[in-house]
Amino acid sequence: MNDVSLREKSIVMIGFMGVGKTTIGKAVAKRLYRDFIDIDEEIEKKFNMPTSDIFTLYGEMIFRETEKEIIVQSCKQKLKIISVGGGAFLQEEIRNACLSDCIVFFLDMSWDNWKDRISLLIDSRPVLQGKNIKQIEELFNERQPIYSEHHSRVMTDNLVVDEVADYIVESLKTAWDIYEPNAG
Ligand SMILES: Nc1ncnc2c1ncn2[C@@H]1O[C@H](COP(=O)(O)OP(=O)(O)O)[C@@H](O)[C@H]1O
Ligand SMILES: O=C(O)C1=C[C@@H](OP(=O)(O)O)[C@@H](O)[C@H](O)C1
Ligand SMILES: [Mg+2]
Repeated sequence: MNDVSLREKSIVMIGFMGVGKTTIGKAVAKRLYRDFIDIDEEIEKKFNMPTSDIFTLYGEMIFRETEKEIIVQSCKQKLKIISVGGGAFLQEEIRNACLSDCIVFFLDMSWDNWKDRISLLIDSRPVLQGKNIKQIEELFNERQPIYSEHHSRVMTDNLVVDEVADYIVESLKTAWDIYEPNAG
């Protein structure tokens, strides 16, 4: 992928579940006229069932293996906007593929803001099910170090989806103009 220009590199959204990777990824794709790939949606298409059922019927290990295969393949494509699941960066192979082939945006959020979103997520995120709020907070804190490997970070607290997407597009355009001034 070393021959791919910065402007052509795919953009990857990372961050804890529910921060808005899918929603904001779609909004960024629309603004940049690029195709959007949601890795969870690709996994669900492959198994033809929702993520919760994949966890129940096949187990988390099979989900993680499939997640890795699809992400490594997707990262090889140019000009995509890719949203990965919140647990994807637990795997070193995924981190390496995303960081070497693509531009990685970390969508950050404070626990105080995130905890108000939990009711929107609980039914569709098997990793949250059966945990009390204290255990979810622990998971939130435990996961933060895996997101520290990124190229750019956006603090999304109190921002609506359009504001986050606009910020990401502006910062990309600035970086493209600085590093490839004559390309576009
Ligand atoms: N900036 C935001 N402000 C308010 N709600 C948001 C924001 N971003 C996402 N949401 C909502 O939070 C929920 C989770 O968003 P989603 O894009 O699925 O997150 P992720 O892909 O990171 O798990 C959705 O109901 C979405 O509408
Ligand atoms: O954090 C995780 O372990 C997971 C996050 C989910 O994606 P989102 O981050 O898009 O919710 C999905 O991949 C699966 O439920 C596991
Ligand atoms: Mg998502």
